[in-house]
Amino acid sequence: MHGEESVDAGRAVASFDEKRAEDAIRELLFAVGEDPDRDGLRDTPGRVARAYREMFAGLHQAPEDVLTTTFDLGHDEMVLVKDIELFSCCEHHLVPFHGVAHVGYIPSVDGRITGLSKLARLVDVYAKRPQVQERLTTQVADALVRILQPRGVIVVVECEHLCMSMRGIRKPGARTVTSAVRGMLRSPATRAEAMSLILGR
Ligand SMILES: Nc1nc2c(ncn2[C@@H]2O[C@H](COP(=O)(O)OP(=O)(O)OP(=O)(O)O)[C@@H](O)[C@H]2O)c(=O)[nH]1
Ligand SMILES: [Zn+2]
Repeated sequence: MHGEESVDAGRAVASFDEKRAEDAIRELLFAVGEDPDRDGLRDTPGRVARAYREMFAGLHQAPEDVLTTTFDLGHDEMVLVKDIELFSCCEHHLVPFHGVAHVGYIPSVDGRITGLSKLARLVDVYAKRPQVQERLTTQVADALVRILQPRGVIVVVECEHLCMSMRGIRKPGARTVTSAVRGMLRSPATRAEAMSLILGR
């Protein structure tokens, strides 16, 4: 268990409450010493609420919603989509982290594959939630294992966390790399092949 169930179970608990989000942003503006009723800020709570609806849309989606299209192509070699740009939101500070994900898998014995764009959609399902990078990486890998039953999966995520760049320790440019490897891709030779494809930009 890698924590996915709890987050996925949580997604069904509540839908996005735009009015509540708007009230909270208005309250936050008061708390930081602003006047939410001044001209420039009047529409801000509504705008921010709508932005949050978009940024956290993944809370209300399941991987099964996006990994719908599968084909039996009989392809049994590695499929890798690399440099999938992602924007997520650090659950500790609610500021963005952004970077890329590389997602690869070796199809199931019967060659069941999915559309390439679905791998990028899957990354977004998990990125568009309050997250930590390790959990995002693990969830993408485990969803692929569960739904496509591939013989192997590799997910590598490289991100810059704005909570480390714009505040706190203030180290812009530091990149965090996380990986999750399942099945056949754990074997050194297959893993090395995947890593050389990922690193060969
Ligand atoms: N492992 C992990 N840590 C993260 C991630 N995003 C943010 N963090 C870290 O979460 C930690 C939270 O630490 P705290 O000491 O509770 O918070 P803080 O006082 O704001 O910490 P500083 O950022 O060091 O100022 C920080 O070290 C962040 O760098 C992530 O995706 N994975
Ligand atoms: Zn943070």
